[in-house]
Amino acid sequence: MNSAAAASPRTGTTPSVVHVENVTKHFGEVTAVHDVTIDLHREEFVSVVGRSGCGKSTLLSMIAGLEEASDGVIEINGSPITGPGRDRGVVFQSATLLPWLTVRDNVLFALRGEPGLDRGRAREIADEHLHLVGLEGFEDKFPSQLSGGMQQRVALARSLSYRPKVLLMDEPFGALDALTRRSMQELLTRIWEQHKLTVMLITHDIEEAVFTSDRVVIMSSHPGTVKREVRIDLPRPRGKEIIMSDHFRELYADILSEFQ
Ligand SMILES: Nc1ncnc2c1ncn2[C@@H]1O[C@H](COP(=O)(O)OP(=O)(O)OP(=O)(O)O)[C@@H](O)[C@H]1O
Repeated sequence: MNSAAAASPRTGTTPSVVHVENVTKHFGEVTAVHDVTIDLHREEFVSVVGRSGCGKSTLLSMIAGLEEASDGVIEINGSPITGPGRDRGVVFQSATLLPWLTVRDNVLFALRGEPGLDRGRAREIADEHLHLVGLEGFEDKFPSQLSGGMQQRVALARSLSYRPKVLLMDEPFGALDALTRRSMQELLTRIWEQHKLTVMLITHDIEEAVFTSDRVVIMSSHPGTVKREVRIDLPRPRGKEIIMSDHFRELYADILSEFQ
């Protein structure tokens, strides 16, 4: 069956964009991911939490097409994932910017080779996305002139600039201080609310997962597998005050209890 065409069994509303079914990944003797089944539905924000080493990054890398599954099915819009593609944007913990290029040129570098895109239009798109992430006025700076949070904003703009269907993020704010991290979470949810992307966010931070997500997938270790999924039925748009609400704290405690 073409999973992209099927209505979600979980939500009954939006179809799956990414379908992961019974996926296992071995690295030699190590089973990093065991028999994982997950769907990312259209315009859904899903976080994956779990202890270090439970296979979160491996799962994301397989969806990104950077690692091949040992067993199982991974599809995007019903087609098997065979490698990286522009239908998926990936943001890692480190911004991985090219230090010899300006902020704008880092985004333009990602847009090179886009069919039918001339230099002028590419520059407009780069600047639109830099403004979207709050970097208006920083287009001509070099990465070394930016803070860590600003570098992650460039990485986000770069990934969004070619309009991927799915944004895959692996601990994107993990190296940032608490306040910068909070403002990046707010920025990300605002962009998601406006642009209705499909997002998978890997995080160690349960509060970040509850704040940003529609659904939190909890993985357990040895071997890495899905333990439970928790639907986050908090209203949107979400401002920072929601963190103090009783329901937020209940959801947080519920997820935390899976780690005790
Ligand atoms: N390229 C690799 N070669 C060998 N083993 C690997 C490789 N990548 C991951 N592993 C192993 O697979 C398991 C899962 O690793 P993975 O990085 O996916 O976990 P994780 O949940 O993302 O961890 P963390 O939260 O610390 O980033 C670990 O035991 C890890 O050592």
